[in-house]
Amino acid sequence: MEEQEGCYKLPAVERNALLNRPDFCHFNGGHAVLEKSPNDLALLLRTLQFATLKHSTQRRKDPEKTPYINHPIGVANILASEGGVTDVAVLQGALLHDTVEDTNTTLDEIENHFGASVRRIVEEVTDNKALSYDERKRHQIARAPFVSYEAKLVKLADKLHNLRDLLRCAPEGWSPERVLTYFEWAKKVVEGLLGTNLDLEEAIRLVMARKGVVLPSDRPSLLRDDSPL
Ligand SMILES: Nc1nc2c(ncn2[C@@H]2O[C@H](COP(=O)(O)OP(=O)(O)O)[C@@H](OP(=O)(O)OP(=O)(O)O)[C@H]2O)c(=O)[nH]1
Repeated sequence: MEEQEGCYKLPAVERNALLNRPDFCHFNGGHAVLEKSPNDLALLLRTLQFATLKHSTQRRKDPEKTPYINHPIGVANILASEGGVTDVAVLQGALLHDTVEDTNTTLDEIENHFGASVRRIVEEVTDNKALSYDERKRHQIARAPFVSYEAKLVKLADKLHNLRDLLRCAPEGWSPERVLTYFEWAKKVVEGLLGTNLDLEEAIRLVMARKGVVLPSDRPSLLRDDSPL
């Protein structure tokens, strides 16, 4: 696919195929401009509305008490804008990722509204609130390497958004030591996610470096002294 003046000029064969899919593209000066299916966009907006209603009474912990929905929107935006993610189910998973953990939403409700794939992503990124704080934090580290690729993407973007938020403005009552403890814990979770999306991982690496936390460039367990370069 050759790129020209910000849009893609498709080979004739692909252009002809797309002519039968007017929902996916329109032609502008001979160039095919690819768009998401209107169905995908409607689905994303419906998901955003669902998440907004579910989080409507919640605020973030920052001193300004910003609306909670800013976080799921931020996570989805990171995936699309920085991670190059176009899988609608992953973007839906990002928008919904805290609904079951932090609101009265059930996984069955997610499945009824948005299907089994989105349910699975949300389930994989939901902490078990029945566990103690320390158990939950340990469980996230232990589980990270074993969740699906889609859930790993959401977890990477979730951590990136929270870490950036912490640099911007710590939650009320958080000491610098607590902020650093969160960075060090997040590093252990992210180590289990490495190799999923290099752009997101590099962005996390840069944010962590601001606090002197060094994220390795590959999973430490895969780096062995005797492994060839
Ligand atoms: N940085 C930041 N975090 C805030 C803010 N408001 C709410 N949070 C949420 O607080 C959580 C981190 O705080 P902790 O004390 O470590 O954890 P806890 O809320 O789960 O008990 C994150 O939950 P989470 O999304 O479930 O993620 P995770 O930390 O469990 O991965 C984050 O989204 C804020 O203003 N800034």
